[in-house]
Amino acid sequence: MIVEIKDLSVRFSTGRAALQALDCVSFTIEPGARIGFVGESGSGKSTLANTLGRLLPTSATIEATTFAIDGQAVPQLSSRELRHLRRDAIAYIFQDPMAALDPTMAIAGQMRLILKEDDASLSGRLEGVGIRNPQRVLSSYPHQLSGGMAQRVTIAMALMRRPRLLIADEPTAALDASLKREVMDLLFARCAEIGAAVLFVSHDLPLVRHYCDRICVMYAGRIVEERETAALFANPAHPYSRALLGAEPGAAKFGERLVAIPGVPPALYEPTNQCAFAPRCPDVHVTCSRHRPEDLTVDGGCAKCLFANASELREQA
Ligand SMILES: Nc1ncnc2c1ncn2[C@@H]1O[C@H](COP(=O)(O)OP(=O)(O)OP(=O)(O)O)[C@@H](O)[C@H]1O
Repeated sequence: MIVEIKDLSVRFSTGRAALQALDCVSFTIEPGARIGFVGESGSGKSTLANTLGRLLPTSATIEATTFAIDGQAVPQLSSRELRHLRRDAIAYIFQDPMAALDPTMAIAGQMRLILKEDDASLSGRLEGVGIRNPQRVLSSYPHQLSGGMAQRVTIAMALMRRPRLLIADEPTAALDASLKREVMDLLFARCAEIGAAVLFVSHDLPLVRHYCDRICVMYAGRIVEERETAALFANPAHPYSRALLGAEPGAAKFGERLVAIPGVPPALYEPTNQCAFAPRCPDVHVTCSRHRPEDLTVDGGCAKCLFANASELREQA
């Protein structure tokens, strides 16, 4: 197992009160697996991605029953062990490649900070991510590269040490639509070659559907549904997943209005003993405000809805 997470909670202390960004999140990632995390803004996707590498600010408190990456208990790692984990086992790609690159250093110098290699080897790595003029790119500074080119460079750099897990947080959000597919194809193909698992965070449901084997739908800091991709799209079990799939721009037909999910997600300051989606749920039942739903098994995964399994149950309740 590359990632083993059980009951992971993250709270940020803010001026007002503690904000519960993650609330008892559990999941695992097998070697080479491709898992997508989707959900509205503020649902906790980036917090989760950053927690895995302990990249959170000091205002964050992490609690977990199990939090292991590559067999190592992450909360217990010393700074030195954590550096090794970040250097050897996991790698990140973020939305803005320019922010990930050092503006004061040419690309070759930045790549050599990761692995000391000669120009020919570095050129080969850039060619491996579809860069046709690697020599020019090696001698360039980040501001001299286009966004697409810079993201290819960060992919090449992220994979240099053959990580076992790549965490890609909205890696193509800053790119033109025409480049998105190309960069995503490349990212997943290169990860498959080296056997790296991918944790892919995105707002783009068609992209997640295309590339991931499993999908976790997040709402208010919880994974409300985790399913095999085909099962989720064929028959979403949680009303929030259904709403999200319905609100997806790609799902709308020409001339149809987009479906927005009515209401807003809850503020995450108060612990709640009800289903957090209840105030917005089109299928809400009185029981939903009395119970905090836990996972129910559904075809190809699980969902946190009291009525995930059987609509008849809801009618009887
Ligand atoms: N450093 C921080 N201090 C306080 N609150 C934070 C901090 N980082 C994130 N949060 C809060 O935690 C919650 C989850 O945020 P997060 O960025 O993880 O969501 P997200 O699903 O990744 O959203 P988006 O899709 O917009 O990136 C939000 O309420 C956010 O305001």
